[in-house]
Amino acid sequence: MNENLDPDSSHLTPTDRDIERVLRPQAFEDFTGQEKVMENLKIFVQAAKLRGEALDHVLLHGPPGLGKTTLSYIIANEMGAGIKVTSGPVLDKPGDLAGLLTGLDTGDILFIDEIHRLSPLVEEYLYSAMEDFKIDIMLETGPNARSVQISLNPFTLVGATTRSGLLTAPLRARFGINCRLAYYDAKLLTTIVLRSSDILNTPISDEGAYEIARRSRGTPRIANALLRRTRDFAQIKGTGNIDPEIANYALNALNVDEHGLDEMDNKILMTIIDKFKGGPVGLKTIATAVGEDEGTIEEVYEPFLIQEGYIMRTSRGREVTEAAYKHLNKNFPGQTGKLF
Ligand SMILES: Nc1ncnc2c1ncn2[C@@H]1O[C@H](COP(=O)(O)OP(=O)(O)OP(=O)(O)O)[C@@H](O)[C@H]1O
Ligand SMILES: [Mg+2]
Repeated sequence: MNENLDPDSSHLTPTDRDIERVLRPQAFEDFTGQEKVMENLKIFVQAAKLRGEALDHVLLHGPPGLGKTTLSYIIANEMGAGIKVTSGPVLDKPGDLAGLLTGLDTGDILFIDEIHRLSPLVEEYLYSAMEDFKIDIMLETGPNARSVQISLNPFTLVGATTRSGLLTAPLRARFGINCRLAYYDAKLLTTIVLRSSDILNTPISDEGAYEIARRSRGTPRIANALLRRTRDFAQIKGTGNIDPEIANYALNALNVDEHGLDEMDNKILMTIIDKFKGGPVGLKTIATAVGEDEGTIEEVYEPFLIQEGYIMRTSRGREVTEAAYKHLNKNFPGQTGKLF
């Protein structure tokens, strides 16, 4: 995967990560888009504050880079609460979780990233904490082992996941607030690119921002990454100003095509067409053929390709659409070409 476009922040260099932090909105009013989700969240936060209660538990789900982590920090800020951050794979045993939970003050946020990766044991331990703000703690081991129940301060669990389908029903049911983040349209991303340019002190025209925005796979993290790389091109190859020409030059150099698809997107489409007659073909087979992890294809690439109408998910596997053939300048075989 192209490193600059990688929507998973764990692959970013330290400087990139610092910049990502600088660009991260801190309050509801800096957060662009996701209107429906935001409208509701604002009301729930206001109401909880009015009653002096902890906010109900919040589940945030959607593809990488759309603002889940950002939103959880914003929720803590807006609630005027503290936040503790951890992630599913890090919480090995119930004891790790107990330590975090007992350290929470009333109204604090516990943010668990990748919550679909909790071990079953830890997950079960979380149930009573979420529901009754109570946990059992084991005292001593061996024959003297006994457990005592202790009360927790009312807190808010914010869980984030790119794979909501992998959450168990009992866990999902314990979230009172369920927010699904969707891809951003080019107009919203233009606003985000302009805001980021402003913070980075980079001169940019509205048209230049739009060119980056419309080719960012609907993803703020990618828009910000492409902005930073375009800024490099503008400084070295241009006047320092980002206009549509230099943006186009930079994006082409970064292998982002006219429609914002990157190398892997195109490789997936090309493979389904060339090797599997357009499909249907199973996800695992596609993954092997393009040399990418199955989960990454399912949670990063496929959702965008489906949304943009290049791929269809059918009961027999993935199929490319006529739009994919057009995009790759290939003749669409049509119905007659596919007998089964
Ligand atoms: N609505 C938004 N407005 C402005 N900037 C945003 C918005 N959403 C995300 N960003 C920017 O995109 C970057 C990535 O967002 P964030 O880290 O919150 O994504 P995520 O959904 O947690 O991704 P992952 O699933 O990979 O953890 C942030 O640093 C932030 O600068
Ligand atoms: Mg995140």
